[in-house]
Amino acid sequence: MAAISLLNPKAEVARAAAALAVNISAAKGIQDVMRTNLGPKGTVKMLVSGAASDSFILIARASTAQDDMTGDGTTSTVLIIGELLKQADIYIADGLHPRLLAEGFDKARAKTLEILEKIKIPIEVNKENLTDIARTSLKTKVHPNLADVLTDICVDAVLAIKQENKPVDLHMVEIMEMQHKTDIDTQLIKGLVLDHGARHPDMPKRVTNAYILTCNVSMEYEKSEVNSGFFYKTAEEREKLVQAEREFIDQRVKKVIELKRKLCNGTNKNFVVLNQKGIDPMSLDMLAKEGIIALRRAKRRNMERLALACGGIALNHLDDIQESQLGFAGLVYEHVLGENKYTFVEECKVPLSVTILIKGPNKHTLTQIKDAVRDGLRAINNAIEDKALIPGAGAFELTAYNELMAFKDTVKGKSRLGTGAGAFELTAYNELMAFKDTVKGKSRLGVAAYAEALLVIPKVLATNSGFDAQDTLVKLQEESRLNPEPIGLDLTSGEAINPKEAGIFDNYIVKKQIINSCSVIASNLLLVDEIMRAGMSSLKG
Ligand SMILES: Nc1ncnc2c1ncn2[C@@H]1O[C@H](COP(=O)(O)OP(=O)(O)OP(=O)(O)O)[C@@H](O)[C@H]1O
Ligand SMILES: [Mg+2]
Repeated sequence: MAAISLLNPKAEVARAAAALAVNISAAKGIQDVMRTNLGPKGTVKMLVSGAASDSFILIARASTAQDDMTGDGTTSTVLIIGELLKQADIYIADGLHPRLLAEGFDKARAKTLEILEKIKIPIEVNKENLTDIARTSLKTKVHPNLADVLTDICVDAVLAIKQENKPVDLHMVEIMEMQHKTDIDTQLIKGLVLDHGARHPDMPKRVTNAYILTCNVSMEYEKSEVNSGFFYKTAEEREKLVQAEREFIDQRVKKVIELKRKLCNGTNKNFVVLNQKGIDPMSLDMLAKEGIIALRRAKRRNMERLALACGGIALNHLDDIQESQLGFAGLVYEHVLGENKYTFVEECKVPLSVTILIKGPNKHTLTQIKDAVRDGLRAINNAIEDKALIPGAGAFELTAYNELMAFKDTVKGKSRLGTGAGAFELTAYNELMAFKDTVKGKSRLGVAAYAEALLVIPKVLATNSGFDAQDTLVKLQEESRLNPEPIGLDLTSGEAINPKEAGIFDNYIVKKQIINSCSVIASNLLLVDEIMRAGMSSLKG
């Protein structure tokens, strides 16, 4: 009698084998949905939970956690969990207890992490290494020639903001969308793009060699004091007060103009004011007459980024302002798109804050590129933090299977089958592959198919690229036996390649997270021996 039914006789209970069957079929189902998503030739899918089964949610959550923690590897997570449960299904049908399988999974996990440490390639943080990892990640998200454009943009962006011995703050890479032209017009601005423009028709639209004054000082007429009656008795008094207010504001603007004249007049230098507070029409007029570009109501976040991009400091008052407090930009210009005005602040000397301006013909493209750019930036940052890369194209998975297979024979007792579930079939695989050649006719593929389920990553990469998984895997296995270096799959030719030479890499932290989460989730699903879903409450009156 299930414990729950003591509490709620109407609860539905699926026991033991039925519970396991529910979990395994859910894992298979989600794997089938996601398998065509893998690799540069994969499609794009979105996981929504909806009224899904608990195991589906558990797997989807593992995939989401993967994305939150590393920004990559979500599809591989789903595929490997599905594969682990598929293999488990076969052994449990033969009477093996799930507990032993789970123990084997855990041993395989620990061993695979050791293999990961061994296979990782330490790297210098330089443009070439970061380009490889960014390209590999981006090519799985967008079409190849856009991936190449985005790769350079992402690498240059991170290298621009990276400061010696400080972690990279990806927030200093602003991503702005502009629904305009085509996706390959996306560009990196080594500076800022503000989504508004100068508010006076006579202000210049484009200046070079510009001093940048960023401030948070009101240059507009504060009406509040004047309208409150207790300050003045007669119209003359009111007039005097208005004058005084105006004078006060004018003084502020004059300080800016004096500094501009001192620094720029007689030179090829210009002056730009970016104010977080307001600038009233009379102040704008005074600034326009001096050929100053002035923007008002700039976003607070942009004030910080302007200081990082152009140098200088954001000022809260204009008393004795001087050159050392100003930033500098080689080029400032206004760009009008439809009814939107943008101000570009470019050619900054040491831009510690940059902007990736995403262009595209429609909202969907813009969103897709934005997601891809975020993934690319994360992949680059992971590589910088890991100071290492993992050979990609399924090479890690192939190497792990070969090493796990050898490791399996050292594991005592039946739990080794569990070890094998990650790679036991590889022993079977190789033995069966040898055996297969002695079996004639179509049945030999049936034998190989049983074994090939092991190598889900290279296998799905092959199928997504239109190659026959069996033939491909046989080739890869042969190569990996003959070659000391990890061997991966060339998705164009279907042949074996050395991913290191091909520049196809994965992030170390991504693979590490996949190894840990897949074995835990698969074991949890295996060890579920009761699924209880509360029925209608019998307690209802
Ligand atoms: N050019 C390539 N040739 C061969 N394999 C590749 C290539 N580019 C990427 N891969 C492989 O594809 C796999 C990653 O594919 P993909 O990025 O679609 O899935 P994921 O990272 O698991 O999930 P997601 O990126 O959707 O979070 C990695 O194993 C990687 O080595
Ligand atoms: Mg990926």
